[in-house]
Amino acid sequence: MIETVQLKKQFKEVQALSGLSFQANDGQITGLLGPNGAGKTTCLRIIYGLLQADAGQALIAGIDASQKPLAARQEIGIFPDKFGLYERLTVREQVQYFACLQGLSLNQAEQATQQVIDELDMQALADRRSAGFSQGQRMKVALAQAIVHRPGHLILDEPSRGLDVMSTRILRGLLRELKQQGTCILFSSHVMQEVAALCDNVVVMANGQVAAQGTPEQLCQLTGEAALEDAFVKIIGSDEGIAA
Ligand SMILES: Nc1ncnc2c1ncn2[C@@H]1O[C@H](COP(=O)(O)OP(=O)(O)OP(=O)(O)O)[C@@H](O)[C@H]1O
Repeated sequence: MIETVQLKKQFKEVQALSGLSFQANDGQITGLLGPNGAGKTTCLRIIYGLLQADAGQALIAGIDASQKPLAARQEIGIFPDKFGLYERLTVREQVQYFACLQGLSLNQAEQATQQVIDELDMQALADRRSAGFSQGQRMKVALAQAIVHRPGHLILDEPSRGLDVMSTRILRGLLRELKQQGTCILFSSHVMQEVAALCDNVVVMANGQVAAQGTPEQLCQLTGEAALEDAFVKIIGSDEGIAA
């Protein structure tokens, strides 16, 4: 489980987070939905230990990310928004390298890499260098390196930004599979369709705070709207910075 408790973060005069509290449960996909500048990336960066909060806590499986950043990070897989691959390495070498960085022995890393290659159906790519890979192929490598150490938690920042339809479909399929396996998945988005299609739990953010949290059905009930899109607009007070 990922939990934030009263997170606060200020950048000079900008209050990016002003007491953000929410939970993302295991075996569920939780979407952080909010307009541009709502504080989504700031929140995710605090969870994976890249930023220090001014106040409050980010807990990953109960581990405080600011107190034990290495232990917390071992529990997390990060799917970056840009797939920075080492193009001179083969897929196998790249994924294995990340497994070793996460503390697996060479032997364990080799086994875990083969397992994830099989799971993501990447056998034909495994011993090729990634230079020239298509977007979907690059996405799979990035996902393989994020999950090779079998983290219980997967964090994605705007995961389908820049992906074509095919890659988006593959990614969504994989996220649903990981969810079935019990992974806690947290992603940020300002795209309503994506959140509506994938999420069990939606945290609607505005101005660095939670404006509402619940299943898509609960958010509709809460606002008395039939369509999720209308519910979001009602909660946030405007549709500025949110994409349909
Ligand atoms: N390093 C920084 N220095 C100064 N201001 C920052 C910094 N990082 C974020 N901010 C500000 O904090 C606020 C929240 O930014 P954040 O990137 O977390 O929002 P977001 O919800 O991820 O937005 P988007 O959907 O546009 O990516 C914004 O006003 C942003 O300009």
